[in-house]
Amino acid sequence: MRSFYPIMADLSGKRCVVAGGGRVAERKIGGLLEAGADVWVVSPEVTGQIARWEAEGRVTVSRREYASGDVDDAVLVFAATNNPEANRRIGGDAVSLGLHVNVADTPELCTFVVPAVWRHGHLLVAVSTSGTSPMASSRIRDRIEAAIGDGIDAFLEFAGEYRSLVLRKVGDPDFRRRLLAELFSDEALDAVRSGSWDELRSRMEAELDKAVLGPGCDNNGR
Ligand SMILES: C[C@@]1(CC(=O)O)C2=NC(=C\c3[nH]c(c(CCC(=O)O)c3CC(=O)O)Cc3[nH]c(c(CC(=O)O)c3CCC(=O)O)/C=C3\N/C(=C\2)[C@@H](CCC(=O)O)[C@]3(C)CC(=O)O)/[C@H]1CCC(=O)O
Ligand SMILES: NC(=O)c1ccc[n+]([C@@H]2O[C@H](COP(=O)([O-])OP(=O)(O)OC[C@H]3O[C@@H](n4cnc5c(N)ncnc54)[C@H](O)[C@@H]3O)[C@@H](O)[C@H]2O)c1
Repeated sequence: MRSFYPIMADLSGKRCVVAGGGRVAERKIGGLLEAGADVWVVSPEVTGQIARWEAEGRVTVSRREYASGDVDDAVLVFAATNNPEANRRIGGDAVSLGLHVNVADTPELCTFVVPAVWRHGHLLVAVSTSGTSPMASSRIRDRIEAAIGDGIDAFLEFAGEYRSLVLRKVGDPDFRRRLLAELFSDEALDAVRSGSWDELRSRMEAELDKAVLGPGCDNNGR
C-alpha cells in the first residue's frame, strides 16, 4: 500500500493545469476554484458547468488537445482526459519538470491523489483511502460531516478567539492546555452538534475570568 503524506496546500493564484473537460475534470476544477487557484483547462470539449465558469471569468479554457509545453508554468497538473495514452504523456511531462500530477485513470502515475472533502468555514476535512476506494472516501466524509454538524464554524470562531485570550492571559502551559482541552471535550462537541453551546461558552468565559482574576493569580494568569 502506498503511504501518502497529507498537506493543506495554499493554491490561491497558483496556476493549475487541467487536461480534459469532462465530469472528472469538472469535479477537480470545482475543488481548485474553492481553493482560489488560477485554473487553466486544455480540452477540445468541456461540460456546461466548465463553460459557465469560463463565461464568468473563473477559468481559462483552450479548446484543443493537450500539447507538450502546456504544463510548463503549472504548480499542479491534472490529467483527466478519456485518452489513456494522452494521460500517460501528460503525467510524464509533469514529472520530468518536477511537478506534482494527478492522473485520473492511473493511480500508480499519481504523485498525489485528491481526497473527498467537506469544507465548512474554517474547517476542512479531507478523507482518502490511499487510492483504494474513492466511494468509501465520500461515504466516510459524509459520516464525519453528519457527526460534527454545521454549527462547528461559529464554534471555531469562538474557539479561535478563546485560544487567543488563553494564550495572552494564562502563563502556565499545563493550565493553558487544560483550558483548551475542555473546550473540545465530547460534551462540548455534542453541544455544538445540537446547536446549543451558549451555556458552554458562558462557562468557559467564566472559567477564564476566574483563572486570570482568581486567588493565586496575577493578571497574567500566573
Ligand atoms: C474522492 C474523490 C475526489 C475527487 O475526485 O474530487 C476521488 N474520486 C471520487 C469519486 C469517484 N471516483 C470513481 C468513482 C466511480 C466508482 C468507483 O470506481 O469506485 C467515483 C464515485 C462517483 O463518481 O461518485 C472512479 C475512479 N477513481 C479513480 C479511478 C482510477 C482507478 O482506480 O484506477 C477510478 C476508476 C475510473 C474508471 O473506472 O474508469 C481514482 C481516484 N479517485 C480518487 C478520488 C483518488 C483516490 C481517493 C482516495 O484515496 O480515496 C484517485 C486514486 C485519484 C484521483 O482522482 O485523485 C471523488 C469523490 C468526491 C466526493 O464525493 O466529494
Ligand atoms: N479519478 C477519478 O475520480 C475518476 C472517476 C471516474 C473516471 N475516471 C477516469 O477519468 C477519465 C475521464 O473521465 P470523464 O468521465 O471525465 O470522461 P469524459 O469522456 O466525460 O471527458 C473526457 C474529456 O477529455 C477531453 N479530451 C480527450 N482527449 C484529450 C486530449 N488529448 N487532450 C485534452 N483533452 C482531451 C474530452 O474533450 C473530454 O472533455 C477517464 O479515463 C475515466 O476512466 C477517473
